[in-house]
Amino acid sequence: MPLITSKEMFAKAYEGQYAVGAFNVNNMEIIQGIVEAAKEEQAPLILQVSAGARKYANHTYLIKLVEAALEDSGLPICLHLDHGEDFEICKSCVDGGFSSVMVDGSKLPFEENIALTKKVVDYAHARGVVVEGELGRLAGVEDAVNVSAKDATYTDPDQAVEFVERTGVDSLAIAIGTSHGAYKFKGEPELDFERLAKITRMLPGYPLVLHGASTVLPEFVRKCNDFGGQLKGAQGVPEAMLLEAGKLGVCKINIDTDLRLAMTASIREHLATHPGDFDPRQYLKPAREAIKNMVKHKIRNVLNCSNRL
Ligand SMILES: O=C(CO)COP(=O)(O)O
Ligand SMILES: O=C[C@H](O)COP(=O)(O)O
Ligand SMILES: [Zn+2]
Ligand SMILES: [Zn+2]
Repeated sequence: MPLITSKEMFAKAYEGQYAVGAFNVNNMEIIQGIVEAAKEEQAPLILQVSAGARKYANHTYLIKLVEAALEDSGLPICLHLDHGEDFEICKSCVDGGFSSVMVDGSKLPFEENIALTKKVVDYAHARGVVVEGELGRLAGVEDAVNVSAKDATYTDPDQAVEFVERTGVDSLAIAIGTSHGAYKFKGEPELDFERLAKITRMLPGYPLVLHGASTVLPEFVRKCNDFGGQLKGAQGVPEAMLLEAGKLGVCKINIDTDLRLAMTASIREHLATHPGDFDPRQYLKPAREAIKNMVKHKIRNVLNCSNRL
């Protein structure tokens, strides 16, 4: 089974009012856990790689691991670059075998974001690769840079229409109050659904993307803290809100933090309860299982995309 783009996945998701999960991958155990879950659930799947993941694991290793996952699982998979910040990284992923790239010009002025996104779209489309753009700015941690709430800006619906028309971008990440990382809200969680509904009305049939969409399930934060962690005040996007977004034109939901929490909680618990263990397989095996269980939970309760292949 070769890599696929997200084009058909999104068309079906839009129609069926559900979302496809885009999970960040950094190593073999994470890829295996995610892919096993998607296979058991017969769910559409996007694996995404950040610049940090490429730096950590090396582009070639990640590509080869995803190729192994395709061969072993027989699942159709879309391999996506997450937050490509310039033309060069997008080009390198298009040339290097990805089927989808994100060009993140969200911190640039509007016209510069359009110019950069259009340049990537022209290059990628000529080679059969699809492109996600971003308009509006999320708060939280992005590529180790902290974007303060003050610097975050929600997506303007009129600009979104102009951006899509002028760039020809295949999907658009929008800012409606989500943020990257484990500390998304100080008080009550709140997303701007009115804004989302307006963008969807103005761009009918067009796939939107929600970044910073981990739920930060209290049970995993608690487990981290019970076994020596110090995660104070961690809070994510409630599951009901994500299900609602899936019905309003959001076709791709990005999840990284929840995988990190699941894996770390499992490893912390294992090492604390098995102080004699020192073979990495002893704690990475349950950690991989924890990733798998988290992804199955997402597919069933957040994305609503079981049996949608
Ligand atoms: O948006 C993300 C990756 O692009 C991940 O978001 P979380 O930090 O909420 O998992
Ligand atoms: O957008 C952020 C993703 O969670 C990726 O994080 P990273 O840049 O630390 O790999
Ligand atoms: Zn961004
Ligand atoms: Zn993101």
